[in-house]
Amino acid sequence: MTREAERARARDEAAATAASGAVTAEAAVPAVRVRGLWKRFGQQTAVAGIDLDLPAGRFVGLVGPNGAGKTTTLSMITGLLRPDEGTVEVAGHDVWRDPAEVKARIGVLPEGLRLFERLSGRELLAYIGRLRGLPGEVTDQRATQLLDVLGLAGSQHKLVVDYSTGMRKKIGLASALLHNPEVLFLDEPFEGVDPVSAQTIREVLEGYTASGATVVFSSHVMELVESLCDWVAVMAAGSIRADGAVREVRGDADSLQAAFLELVGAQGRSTGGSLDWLGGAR
Ligand SMILES: Nc1ncnc2c1ncn2[C@@H]1O[C@H](COP(=O)(O)OP(=O)(O)OP(=O)(O)O)[C@@H](O)[C@H]1O
Repeated sequence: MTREAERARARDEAAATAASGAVTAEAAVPAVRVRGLWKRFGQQTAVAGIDLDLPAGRFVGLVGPNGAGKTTTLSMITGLLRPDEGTVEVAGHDVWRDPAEVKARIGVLPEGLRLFERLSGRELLAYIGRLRGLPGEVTDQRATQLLDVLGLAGSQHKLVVDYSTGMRKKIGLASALLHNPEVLFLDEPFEGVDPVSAQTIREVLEGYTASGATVVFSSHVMELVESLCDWVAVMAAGSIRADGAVREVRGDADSLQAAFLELVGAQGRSTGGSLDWLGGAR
């Protein structure tokens, strides 16, 4: 059975089970299950014993102020950074005991992505396809479609070293999507991307989650998270302050941004007049 057919069947089963009232769709195997996750760098606690369940088939936003621990958390969830303590499961597989199973099911666009600079965009995708064990013709066909949809067809023979920031993000996204992963993790996917490309990426990701896949992405842009995500986890100082459906986390607040400021304790923070020299008489 193809991955798409498996997803469709899983979605239908979850819907049927939910309809029968036995368990809710959320009770199915979560896309990500984190328990007691800790990471310290010397005296600095980056992630302070978090528990988190992210349901499958959702568009999930991980938000938090600078230094909240988002990148550290995503790195531990995707097997790029070993936790000090705790467990992570992706689609029911333990990331550290069963890394091959997990890596076959996930796509990752990490922060500060390192690419093979001396390959062209097209060659990079061909290489990733081989690493992922895809048949050559499947890689070719998917690469052509991804390059086209992401507006990189005209630059496919250019070396990656000559790509702009946004183009690098897009070829990184194409690399992460090539093997049609079950769960896609993106660290700040829209940073440095122009509005037209951002809209394209958005449409690609919306179509992908509509097929039953899960996207987990970190962002500082609350309007984006509110408009794109149906599930959100708010981090601050290494802890999860709230998580759940966006409307639940927003609660009675006017916007997710307002709820976020309340949750991270930044409501009403001002410069306290300490920058009164700025823009004043010279
Ligand atoms: N390799 C490292 N060595 C030392 N400290 C680190 C390291 N990586 C992260 N930290 C610290 O851990 C904390 C969490 O960092 P992290 O990058 O996970 O935050 P973030 O939420 O992704 O921030 P931002 O939104 O600014 O990218 C910060 O205080 C950071 O300085």
